[in-house]
Amino acid sequence: MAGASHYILDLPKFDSAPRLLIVVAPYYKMIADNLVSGAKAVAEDAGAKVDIVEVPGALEVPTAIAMAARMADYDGFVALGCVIRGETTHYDTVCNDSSRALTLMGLDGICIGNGILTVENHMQAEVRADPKGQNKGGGAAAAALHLISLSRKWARRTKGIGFKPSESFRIAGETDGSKNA
Ligand SMILES: Nc1c(NC[C@H](O)[C@H](O)[C@H](O)CO)[nH]c(=O)[nH]c1=O
Ligand SMILES: CC(=O)[C@@H](O)COP(=O)(O)O
Repeated sequence: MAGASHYILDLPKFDSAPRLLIVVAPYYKMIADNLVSGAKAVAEDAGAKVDIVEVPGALEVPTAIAMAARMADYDGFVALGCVIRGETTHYDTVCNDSSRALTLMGLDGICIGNGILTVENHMQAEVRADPKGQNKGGGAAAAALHLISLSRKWARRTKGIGFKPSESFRIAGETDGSKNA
């Protein structure tokens, strides 16, 4: 990947095309467009099918992913956006709450690559969003693809039982059939 200064894993190979949803917050449109370009290029290199939806800001990205994880049929998700520090502490809220929510969903087994930039100024964002630069969008797509590959690897070992979402992700009223449900 152009511009990378760290070790990058080779993209996983898939027997069947993974279905990826890119959720992008175009709060800074040019930055978001570059992140999406980088993510799409990596996804297509891996043979993934890609859908894209937009939300207003980074705080809405995890919510959209949580909804899609329960209501749609994607193998993984790419979170894209850009948060630039302003005058108040709102920057900390947007950064911390969006990243924490994505991490918690990841710990619940949802395959998510986080490409939400958290930067001090627009220049820092430009360098990181540039597909020919640090290509953080491509990196986020690659992360999601690696997690999908692991999920499929271990699902095969559990004879297709796959991942059972935790209680927090069970739709209201749905039971798992246990007596205590
Ligand atoms: N300041 C930035 C925001 N702020 C908006 C929030 O993400 C959210 O949409 C709003 O609080 C309504 O819930 N969003 C970004 O993506 N980037 C920013 O720099
Ligand atoms: C990251 C933000 O929420 C920030 O852009 C908002 O700017 P401000 O802190 O000046 O209100």
